[in-house]
Amino acid sequence: MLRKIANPARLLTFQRTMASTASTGPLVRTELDSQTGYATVILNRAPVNSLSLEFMAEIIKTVDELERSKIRGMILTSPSSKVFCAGLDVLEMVNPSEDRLRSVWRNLQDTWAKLYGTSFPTVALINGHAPAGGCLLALTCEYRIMCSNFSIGLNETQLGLAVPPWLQKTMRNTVGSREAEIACIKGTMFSSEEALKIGLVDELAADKGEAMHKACNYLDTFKNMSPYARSATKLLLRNKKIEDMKRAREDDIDRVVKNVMNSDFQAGLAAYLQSLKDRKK
Ligand SMILES: CCCCCCCC/C=C\C=C\CC(=O)SCCNC(=O)CCNC(=O)[C@H](O)C(C)(C)COP(=O)(O)OP(=O)(O)OC[C@H]1O[C@@H](n2cnc3c(N)ncnc32)[C@H](O)[C@@H]1OP(=O)(O)O
Repeated sequence: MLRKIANPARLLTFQRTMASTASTGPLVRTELDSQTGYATVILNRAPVNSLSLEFMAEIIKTVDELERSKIRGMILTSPSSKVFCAGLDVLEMVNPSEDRLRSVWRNLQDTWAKLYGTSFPTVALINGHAPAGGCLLALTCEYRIMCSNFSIGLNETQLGLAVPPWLQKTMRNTVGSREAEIACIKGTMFSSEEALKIGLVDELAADKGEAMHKACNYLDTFKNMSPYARSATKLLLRNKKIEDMKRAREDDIDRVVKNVMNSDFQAGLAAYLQSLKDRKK
């Protein structure tokens, strides 16, 4: 459940409707507490918040809007009780047109860059599983609080995909070189407790209420600090990685196109999709 806000009149909800969504309501909901200046960004693409082209465009637009609104902090979460984000929408990879695949990948790069380079502090409230692109979203945030009994990790290699350099670097920056190297190569999915142990997440919480409380505590640590000094320091730490990604982005997209258009990859993907369905039987 989302944190209760003392005065509902303070709750401003930005809502946008998007075409081609299976979710009810907008793909991304933002609730702004005008007392604290903290925005809760709720990823809302049922059933598992998989990242389609349009969903990522909406996340990017939301962050742009929050930058303009001069918020004091952002908490990124999901309304689901089981899934934070299931990663890229695997259907985007099934025999895609090359143009769409390029756009999907470009939007994933931009989603990462936009969230990674926010001027305001960010917390991922990981209240469910976070494989692959779900882990990527969490890694863009400054601080991660994860509810118990879920899994998180960059499992791309398990799916036949290479982890791109900019994402490897983000993982390295978070858990250190050795852990990142092994985790990326093996495609390890970590339990919440294991993730805490290697520093992939910063704190655990028993439930979403406790996680929200901890997220606000993290954001409160900046309450009396100059937003300018804070964000300038963050961007000095992070901008080079964003610029590096942008410089190499066309090569990155070419590599993904080659990877995904390959017939062996497509055969593996078909088997993977079947295995997702079989798990339910
Ligand atoms: C564009 C090209 C890129 C490639 C370049 C490589 C670069 C690498 C960098 C980043 C790459 C990211 C790649 C990815 O993110 S790939 C996606 C990886 N994600 C997964 O493998 C997650 C698969 N899903 C699950 O493990 C589970 O669904 C889980 C998230 C644990 C939730 O389990 P549960 O609550 O039991 O829900 P269901 O499994 O029943 O799922 C409900 C329905 O949702 C469908 N589903 C699940 N995941 C996805 C997904 N990622 N995309 C699309 N659809 C998904 C699932 O099939 C169910 O559908 P249905 O009800 O119709 O059967």
